[in-house]
Amino acid sequence: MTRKRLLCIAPDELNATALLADAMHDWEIRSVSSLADAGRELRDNHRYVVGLLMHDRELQRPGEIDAFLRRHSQMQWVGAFRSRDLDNAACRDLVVEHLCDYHTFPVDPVRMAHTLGHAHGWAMLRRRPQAGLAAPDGASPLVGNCDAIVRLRAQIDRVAKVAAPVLIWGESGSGKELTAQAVHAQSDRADGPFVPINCGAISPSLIHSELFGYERGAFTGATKGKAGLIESANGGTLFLDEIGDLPKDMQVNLLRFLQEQTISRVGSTRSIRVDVRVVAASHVQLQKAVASGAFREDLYYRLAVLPVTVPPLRERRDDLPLLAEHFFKLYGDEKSPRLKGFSNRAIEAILEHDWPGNVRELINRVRRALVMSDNRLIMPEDLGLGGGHAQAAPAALDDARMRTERSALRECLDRSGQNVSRAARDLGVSRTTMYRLLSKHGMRT
Ligand SMILES: Nc1ncnc2c1ncn2[C@@H]1O[C@H](COP(=O)(O)OP(=O)(O)OP(=O)(O)O)[C@@H](O)[C@H]1O
Repeated sequence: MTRKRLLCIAPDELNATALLADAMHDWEIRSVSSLADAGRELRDNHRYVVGLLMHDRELQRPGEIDAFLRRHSQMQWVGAFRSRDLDNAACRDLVVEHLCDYHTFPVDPVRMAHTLGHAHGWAMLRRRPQAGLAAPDGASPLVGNCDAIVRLRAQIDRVAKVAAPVLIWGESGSGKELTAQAVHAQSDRADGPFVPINCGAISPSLIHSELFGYERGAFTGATKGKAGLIESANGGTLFLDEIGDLPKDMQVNLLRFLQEQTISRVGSTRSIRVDVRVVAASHVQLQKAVASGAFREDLYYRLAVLPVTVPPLRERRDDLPLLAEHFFKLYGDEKSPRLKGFSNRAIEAILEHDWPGNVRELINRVRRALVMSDNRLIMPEDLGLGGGHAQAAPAALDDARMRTERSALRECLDRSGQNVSRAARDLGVSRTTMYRLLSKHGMRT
């Protein structure tokens, strides 16, 4: 059986290895006396999952320990302190933020062995891949393994190989732009530019010159000519998001461009040949816009040569835990090092929620939980999914929570004379969490 490994950071005179050896036969203990040595040991040896920090206040400054533990937050850390060290707020912050447990001197080796064994069990549980959480396909930016995503990836593979226009349909936040990027990245234009345009975000008076460019003197203020977005996508892919919002007169121009592959800048009659592949996207069913006369039928058929549908997140429920973990890691810099993952209740709440805002909503909720959570595991409330109300009106609940949080922060800071430590104590959060909350709300003291 492989022995468990413990990295112990303790002053030499404590002789930590001798202290613990009798009670920890099944462990290999490596003791170092400085954070620098510990850092080197962890860099050279990735098999440690548990660390023991025997704090000597004279030895290191809390700020350095904080930075060190932050860098190694994937491990489980246990501490041993003198009781009087814990009178110090900075030391208490270290315990709350980084440690899964602590003892006070004199250390009882048997109890410490038990604590470290428990920490090791936790660490191994976290390392074990969760059922159904296979790694995402490395070639695709789309995380997910459910049937709907596998089908979408297969569609992307097929359409990427040809040059015809693609029309992507999907609800808001479901991953249409990511799908367009994947089509571009897998096409033979991957080395060319990918130019995204949100047709609904450009004012109708500017859209013509933005798309097609203009010549010097074309209008007041045009002191020099400028290439438009279509020209700047030459050799690559033009992604026309929210194509349904394109004004009617621009639809004619776009159709002409798709037919002739040439453009004329505003203020010029000269035709410029442009080699661009068009990928368009819409969150509304364009056929309905065609039926109502808001969208040209001929343009629709030009764009929809290769239709691709991105399924809403509620139809990819099996991927929810994987996606949540993915964003937890992706935005991990924003979290407290103490935060290790999702509680079972949080995963249940994620699976039950309907995700009207799709993947973008999931990202927002996970990021918010990274900042909000004061526990070792994210709870449903941290995600704003605490109960039925959250499902009925997520945005309203979010707003209310933000407002309440802000006013509680303001009130406590005022009451404490802008003293962050005191305000944190009043609110029952650590100072680190307090600073995170202040930064989240853009508040300074
Ligand atoms: N399967 C996925 N794996 C990883 N990230 C994803 C996935 N789907 C979407 N995302 C991420 O979710 C966010 C929203 O995706 P995207 O912008 O592609 O959606 P959209 O459908 O184009 O949204 P909108 O309709 O609002 O323009 C982005 O940050 C994107 O990277």
